[in-house]
Amino acid sequence: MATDSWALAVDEQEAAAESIGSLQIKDKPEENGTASIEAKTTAAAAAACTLTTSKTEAGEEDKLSEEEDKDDKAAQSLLNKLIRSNLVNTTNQVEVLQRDPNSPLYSVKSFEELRLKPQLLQGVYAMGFNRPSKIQENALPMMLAEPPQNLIAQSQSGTGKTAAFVLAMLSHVDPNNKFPQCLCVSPTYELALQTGKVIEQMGKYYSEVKLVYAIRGNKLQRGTQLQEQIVIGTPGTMLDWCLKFKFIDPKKIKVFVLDEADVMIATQGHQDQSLRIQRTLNKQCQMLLFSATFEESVWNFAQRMVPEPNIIKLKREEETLDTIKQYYVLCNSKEEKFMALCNIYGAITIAQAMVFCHTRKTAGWLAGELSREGHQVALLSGEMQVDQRAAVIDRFRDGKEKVLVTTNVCARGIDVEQVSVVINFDLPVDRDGNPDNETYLHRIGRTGRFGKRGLAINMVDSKFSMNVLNKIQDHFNKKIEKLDTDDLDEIEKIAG
Ligand SMILES: Nc1ncnc2c1ncn2[C@@H]1O[C@H](COP(=O)(O)OP(=O)(O)OP(=O)(O)O)[C@@H](O)[C@H]1O
Repeated sequence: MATDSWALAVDEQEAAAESIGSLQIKDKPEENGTASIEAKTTAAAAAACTLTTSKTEAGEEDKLSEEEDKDDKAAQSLLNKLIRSNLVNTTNQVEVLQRDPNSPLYSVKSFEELRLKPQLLQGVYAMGFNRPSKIQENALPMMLAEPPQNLIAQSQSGTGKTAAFVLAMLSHVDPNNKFPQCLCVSPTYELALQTGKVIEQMGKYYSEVKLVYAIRGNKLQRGTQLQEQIVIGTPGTMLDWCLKFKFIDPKKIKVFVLDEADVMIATQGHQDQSLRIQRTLNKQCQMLLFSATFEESVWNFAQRMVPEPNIIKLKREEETLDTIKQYYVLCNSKEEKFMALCNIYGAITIAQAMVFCHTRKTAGWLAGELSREGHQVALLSGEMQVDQRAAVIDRFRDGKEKVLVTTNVCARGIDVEQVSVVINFDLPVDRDGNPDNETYLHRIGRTGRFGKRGLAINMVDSKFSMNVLNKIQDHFNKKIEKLDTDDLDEIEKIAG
């Protein structure tokens, strides 16, 4: 087995600033961190500070592809079942403000109708996708139109935004041109890797297209002229690669994607860096901006980033998914909250759960208590280095731990399908103690991914936190029901 590796010397400052997500790079040997989309894979050799990618031998590849075929079929049949049993949410209402509402491009009902390249269609179906989600159905025709159209798009967590813009990028690149043509900026190191993985999966049958990660730790030699068509990374490194090192010629970029705009502006410096990258691009470059939430500050940023946009926006009451049932539990102390959590675990079968705490101290305490109760617990918090965090998320994704206890650092972006319950052990508040609605939405959005059902349970332990809960409820105009965790029958009912 041939193995190349490159060390990720990410400093702690970056670790604190750049949170979240998954680290599962599946690709072939890398030169300077370059990943080829076609290749089969091995992942991050997690616990150590090294990201290792390796190529499998031919025999192993056959075995892998047989296994993948089996997985693909299983995924497709599961999805069909879900659609038949109406568990897949196909009824999200989106408010579409198009510049050309009469455009025939608008009504697309299947991936075929999007006229995707055959290689991409193959990739989409291999991922087990049968039909486009609402955001994909609405956004893709605009993104694939000629001449290119700009887009600002909002859709609920876990509804397929990433897949939408990945398809747009893969559709626009010309594989014969060996230079960067698409830039995708993600707010965090882990999210960049997670999106990169989607590009690799979707582009599996489009092997001429290559991808490179502009993330800290991926050091290129001065004078390098990148040959990869897609560059994905975090704003600081991307800006350096465009302006300081000139690895990328910004004038040749055809598509610029800014993902998770709300998370982006929450990190100091990222807003400015993104704008600086945007200014280096040609006027004709297509600008695409995605976010799950659009507070005023996000809108202002979006409008500065994206000129003459098409806009897909949700109404406020549509921001929370109906498939995620929301409850609150009254307690008097953190010990009581812990007992309530144990009661919930005693009453319902939980595939995997994420528990959010306000401080590292509470998270550490809770993880210890849960382990003592015999739960397989992982702890994730901001002081860990990015590679350690990625390793923890990887293990959780693989089901090695069933409960992930975390602080806000992990609230956004992580895509783990099996998470069926999210617990707000502490409700999200900002520095001034005001309800943090955006974080609430991102947290509960870790369950109920792509039409699955999910439970969000909020622990309320004071008048103050009751007030926070009421304000969150009013903000989204969605009732959060009371749950008595001493009544096992009642808990069982909510899971039914
Ligand atoms: N058309 C589709 N059919 C089936 N599954 C899909 C489809 N599109 C996306 N998915 C799956 O749904 C899950 C959520 O998708 P994705 O991560 O793209 O959502 P998102 O809107 O970007 O979420 P977030 O706002 O949390 O980042 C992923 O596991 C993805 O593979």
